[in-house]
Amino acid sequence: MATGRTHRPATRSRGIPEATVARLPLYLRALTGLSERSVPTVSSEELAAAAGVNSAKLRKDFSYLGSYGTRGVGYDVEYLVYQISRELGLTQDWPVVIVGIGNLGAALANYGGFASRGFRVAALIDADPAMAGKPVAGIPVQHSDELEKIIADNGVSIGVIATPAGAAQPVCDRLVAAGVTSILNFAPTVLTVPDGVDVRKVDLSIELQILAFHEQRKAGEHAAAAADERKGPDGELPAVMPA
Ligand SMILES: NC(=O)c1ccc[n+]([C@@H]2O[C@H](COP(=O)([O-])OP(=O)(O)OC[C@H]3O[C@@H](n4cnc5c(N)ncnc54)[C@H](O)[C@@H]3O)[C@@H](O)[C@H]2O)c1
Repeated sequence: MATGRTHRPATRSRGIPEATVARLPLYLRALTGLSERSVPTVSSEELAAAAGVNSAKLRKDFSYLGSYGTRGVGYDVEYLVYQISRELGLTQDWPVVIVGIGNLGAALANYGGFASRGFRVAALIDADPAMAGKPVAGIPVQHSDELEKIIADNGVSIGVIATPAGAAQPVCDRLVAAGVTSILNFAPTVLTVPDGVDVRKVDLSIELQILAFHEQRKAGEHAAAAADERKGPDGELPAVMPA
C-alpha cells in the first residue's frame, strides 16, 4: 500500500537498486507465507508468481543479495527469509513512534503487523491534553510536549505521522530535530526534510483515484465495444437504436 518516494538516489550505497529494495518486502511477504506452511524450497517462478513480480526480475534482484538458488531445487525458503530480513534491517528491533492518535493513529497502534515485522511501537504521542495517559492498544498516550524526550529515551529513528495535514510539517520538523531519520507520513501533505532523512507517504485516496481512472477507462472501453456491436457489418449504426 505504500506509495510515494524515498528521498534517496536510485542506487543505495551497497549497490542494491532502489527498485530492488522496493520489491524485497513483496518477496518477504510471499516467503513468510511459504515458511508458515513449512514449504522448504521454492522455484523462482513460483515465488515470482506469489510476489506478483516477473521471474527474470526476481532472479536479478536476488543476485544483488548473492542468492542464486540451486538448479532443479530452487531457493531455500528459510535462508531467503533470513537474507531479505537482514538486508531490510529487520533482524533488529526498530522502535517507532506514532504522532497523532486519532482514528488513523489508533488503528495503526492496534495493527499487529508492526510487531511481527520487527517494529515496536515505543510511544504514542498526541497534542490533545485530554488524551494524555489514556491507553490505546495498551500503550498510554503521551503529550506532544514530551516528544523530544520520548525520542531520545527510546532511541527512536522512525516516526509515523497521522496528524491533520496542517500539523504534519511542524511535527516532522520536531521529529527530525530530535533525531528521527525516517518518516512514514499518512497526512495528505508533502513534507520537506533535510538530506539524510527518508520520507515515505501512504495515501489511500490517491490509490482510489488511480483505480477510479482505470474504472472510467474500462467503462469507456465497454461503451465503445457496445457501440461497435450495434454497428452493422458496414460499420454504420442501425437506423433504429435498440432501447
Ligand atoms: N494516508 C491515508 O490513506 C489516510 C487515511 C485516513 C486518514 N489520513 C490522514 O491521517 C490524518 C489523521 O486522520 P484521522 O482521521 O485519524 O484524524 P483525527 O482528527 O481523528 O486525528 C488526528 C489526531 O492528531 C492529533 N494532533 C493534531 N495536531 C497534532 C500535533 N501537532 N501533534 C500531535 N498530535 C496532533 C489530534 O489531537 C488528533 O488526535 C489526517 O491527516 C488524514 O487526512 C490518511
